[in-house]
Amino acid sequence: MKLHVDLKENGYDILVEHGILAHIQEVVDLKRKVMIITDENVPKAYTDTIAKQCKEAYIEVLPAGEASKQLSTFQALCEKLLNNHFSRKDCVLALGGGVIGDVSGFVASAYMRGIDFIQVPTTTLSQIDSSIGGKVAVNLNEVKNIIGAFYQPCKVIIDPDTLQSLPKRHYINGLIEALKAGLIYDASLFELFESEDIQAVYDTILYKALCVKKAVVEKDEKEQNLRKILNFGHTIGHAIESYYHLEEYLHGECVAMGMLYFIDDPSLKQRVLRVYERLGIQKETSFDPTSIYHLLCNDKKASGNSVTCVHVKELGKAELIETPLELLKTKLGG
Ligand SMILES: O=C(O)C(=O)C[C@@H](O)[C@H](O)[C@H](O)COP(=O)(O)O
Repeated sequence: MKLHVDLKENGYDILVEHGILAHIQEVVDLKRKVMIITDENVPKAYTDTIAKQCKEAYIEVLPAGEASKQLSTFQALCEKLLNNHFSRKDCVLALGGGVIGDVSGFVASAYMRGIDFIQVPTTTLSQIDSSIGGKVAVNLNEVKNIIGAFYQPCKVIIDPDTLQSLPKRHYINGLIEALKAGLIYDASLFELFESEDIQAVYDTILYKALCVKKAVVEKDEKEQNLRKILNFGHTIGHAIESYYHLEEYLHGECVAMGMLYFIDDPSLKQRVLRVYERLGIQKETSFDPTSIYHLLCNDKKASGNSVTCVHVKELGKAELIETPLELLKTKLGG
């Protein structure tokens, strides 16, 4: 399957094919220096499969987890590119999940003011969501994605077979972003989670989620307005992640908790809770509302005393509502 993200000169293809890693050189130019950035949880066999198809591969294996998404990692990777004499004609290839894609993309965006960046996502989260749309970033002082750029990949290559090595918790974690896409934009995508054997219809879930992301990003690449809807659940979700020092809960799990605050129709909320039960997702945690409130003031959709919140009043439709921060405090029970 091939989709094209139409962003004029920044446009690119998303290729989805089982087993594509084995012949990736046929669809992307690897006849140059390629820095493959991956993490210790990604099977070495995937890295080797790609490396042997590159003319000159340099492999960087980062520790798994959010701790790698920081400025010191960014600097170390840029130094590796420089010390190995990477030029503007060479490229960075991200092989892994959201953390790997985000930090690698940020490196690619900055090194020599931008070199080619190839996304090869190997988790549900990165296949469904983070590898598309060009948001690249690192965290700062446990605040998520606060230093970054919009920098589109030149190609996204998705091999769903790579999910075979993904632990169940991480598999479910990424599906939350597809559930989010259904809630804000595509009722039929949400309904798959209610009625189908989710693992059996993964390829359909992936396709529909990619179509949502493509449609939204094409209309608003730099998040001036519409793209904010993709942030549904993230305002409080990111704050919960930070509250737990980016360690206790995974990103999707926090987004799942964050979405519940902004589903305005009680019967839809019940349907969402039933899906959470099916997926085995935790729907609440304990936190100090005042601390969460202070953390959510860092949201990139905040300005002055208010923040743009994404609400779902009806399945498949999102609404942006400017909300005074004080009101959110009350919502949190603080
Ligand atoms: O692509 C987008 O736009 C999104 O908001 C998608 C989110 O699911 C994703 O987690 C994103 O990285 C969050 O971005 P941020 O701007 O809130 O840091």
